[in-house]
Amino acid sequence: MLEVENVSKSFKGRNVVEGMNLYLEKGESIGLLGPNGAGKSTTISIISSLIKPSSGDVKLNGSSVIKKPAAIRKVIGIVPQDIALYEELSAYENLLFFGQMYGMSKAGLAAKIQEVCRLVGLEDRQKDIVKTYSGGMKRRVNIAAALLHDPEILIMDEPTVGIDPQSRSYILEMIRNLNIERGMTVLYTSHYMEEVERLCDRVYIMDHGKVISSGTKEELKNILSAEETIYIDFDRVYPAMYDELQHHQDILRASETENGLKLIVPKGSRLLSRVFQITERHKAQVTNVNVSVPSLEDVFLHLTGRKLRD
Ligand SMILES: Nc1ncnc2c1ncn2[C@@H]1O[C@H](COP(=O)(O)OP(=O)(O)OP(=O)(O)O)[C@@H](O)[C@H]1O
Repeated sequence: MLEVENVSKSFKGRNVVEGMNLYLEKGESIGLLGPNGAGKSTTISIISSLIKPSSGDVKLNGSSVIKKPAAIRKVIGIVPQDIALYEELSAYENLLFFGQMYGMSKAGLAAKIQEVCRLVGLEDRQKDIVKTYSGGMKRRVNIAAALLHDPEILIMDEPTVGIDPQSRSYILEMIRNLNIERGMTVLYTSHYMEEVERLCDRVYIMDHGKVISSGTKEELKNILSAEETIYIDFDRVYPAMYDELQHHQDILRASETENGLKLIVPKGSRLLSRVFQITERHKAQVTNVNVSVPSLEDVFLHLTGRKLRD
């Protein structure tokens, strides 16, 4: 349906997106995962034909979006990173304004506004002035605006940044329903690995303007299939023991967590009993142990040597 072909973009001679390749099939939900400044917003702006790439092309059903931007604008709904609403107007009035901007007639719009307000759970508050809304509710109005013209593809730029956990959960559930129940194609960008893990079928991991890895969640995690993670918590910090474990020859990587240590070890290495021998020798009290399979966060750490939110 949508293909990004070898797209690069530079601002004042600095490459912010480099050799980007991406595809999106109808009905899929894909995630663009990367830290701040990775180039996610720039990629979305290029796909949406808001900015032109320095080189490369974007194709919608085989024809160039760069040459004919009108085609893509009809089929996408964009939820921008920044909330863009008239604070003194109600959600209903804002949506009326945006709908008319899309060229929709006032008559047809009233019913459509009811429908999108229902979808985002704002039907009860739609006549209240936006400045009385929480951050999460404002986001939901933004999402409603993007849905007004029945887009085939919903493109979202970090739509949960800066909102409370409850609204965040609501929004994620809503996007999942749009994708699974209504078959809407979704392109979702985030630097929250757990959101992408929850919502997306396939993931593109971006860093410094480049896709450093891509695939289904399972394929990405298979990069680390030879490893497993041991989370081990203690009643307090034991510096000498932490040091010993961090330098243990059979432990691949070790880092401190809030209550203890995270140890990456070769899968099936049966290191746990040896780890316990060390904790006993240091008379450390273990309060919790958890052995888990890798997450996308671990994949990012493995590929870049950094945490997503460093
Ligand atoms: N119009 C512009 N002029 C100059 N530099 C820009 C412009 N837009 C983006 N950049 C730079 O391009 C890089 C990538 O920015 P982009 O917003 O695409 O990243 P991002 O992954 O979406 O991160 P964030 O979550 O912080 O928005 C950043 O270093 C940014 O400063």
